[in-house]
Amino acid sequence: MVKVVISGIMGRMGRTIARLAYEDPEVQIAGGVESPDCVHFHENVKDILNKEDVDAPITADLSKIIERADVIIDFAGSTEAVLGHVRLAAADQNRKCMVIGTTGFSDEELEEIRQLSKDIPIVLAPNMSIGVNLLFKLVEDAAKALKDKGFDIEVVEMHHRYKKDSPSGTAVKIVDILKEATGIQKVIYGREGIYENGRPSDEIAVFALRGGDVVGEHTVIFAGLGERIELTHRAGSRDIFAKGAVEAAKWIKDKPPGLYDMMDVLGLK
Ligand SMILES: NC(=O)C1=CN([C@@H]2O[C@H](COP(=O)(O)OP(=O)(O)OC[C@H]3O[C@@H](n4cnc5c(N)ncnc54)[C@H](OP(=O)(O)O)[C@@H]3O)[C@@H](O)[C@H]2O)C=CC1
Ligand SMILES: O=C(O)C1=N[C@H](C(=O)O)C[C@H](O)C1
Repeated sequence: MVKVVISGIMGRMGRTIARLAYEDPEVQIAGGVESPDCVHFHENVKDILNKEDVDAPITADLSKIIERADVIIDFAGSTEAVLGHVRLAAADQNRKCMVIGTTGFSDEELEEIRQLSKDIPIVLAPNMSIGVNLLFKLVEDAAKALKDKGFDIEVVEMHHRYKKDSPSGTAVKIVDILKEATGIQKVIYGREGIYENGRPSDEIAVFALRGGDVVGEHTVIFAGLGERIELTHRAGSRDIFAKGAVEAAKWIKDKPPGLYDMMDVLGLK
């Protein structure tokens, strides 16, 4: 049995994770964390799930309930808040595991998470679905196979109108994979203006579309002269991410300190 505290519990992902965690016999929901603005709406996860057999207090201050948890699953809508939670989890008196799904971290924030993972096990992944983690592998294989063969690379993602960060964390990771596989280092975000000599081959272009209720879509296009390959993942439900987060919490419970990702959890490495 793994006891989880879910941070960002009243958000789109937090509620979905709570529902799937409740349904999993190997998981016990021990508490929830919310923003100070939101926390007064519900005092207990039982009110969110409408289940009398849940007893899991919701607070804006993780330190008040951290001792109840084995693992903190963090999908808070603030990277500063998540970083604060990682510091608390890594403190000597706590040493709790973390599963982090929040995206949009700065390089400095990521470096601090990397340092703190020397003390506690952390799964950090911008996308916890099986399909997208397989897409990462397919993109790497395609990019290596097509390197220096005259294919232009474009990345397109689309998400719902409420998403804060652009491009998505998944697109950022795809770009990292493409840079490593191809050696191309120049990345442009959107496009406007004139190419006197046509599109340069030594750049990767990224387009972030936002609108409506799109759960999440990512396409990597390899466009050559006379042929085009497109690798696409479309999320139809947030359950795919939440399921991954719950699996990651079960997986990380007994792992040694270190920084892990979903490819580790899914055995895709
Ligand atoms: N890794 C993955 O597989 C996936 C990652 N994501 C990422 O997860 C994050 C959340 O997405 P989503 O659920 O759609 O966003 P939501 O805005 O629906 O939820 C975020 C929640 O976090 C709350 N929050 C804000 N500050 C704090 C705090 N200090 N402590 C605890 N909770 C806080 C927000 O409250 P308030 O509204 O009051 O600010 C809100 O309820 C995003 O970064 C998104 O990109 C999303 C899907 C999949
Ligand atoms: O905010 C979202 O909704 C999503 N965010 C993640 C990201 O930024 O990649 C994953 C997923 O695409 C949904």
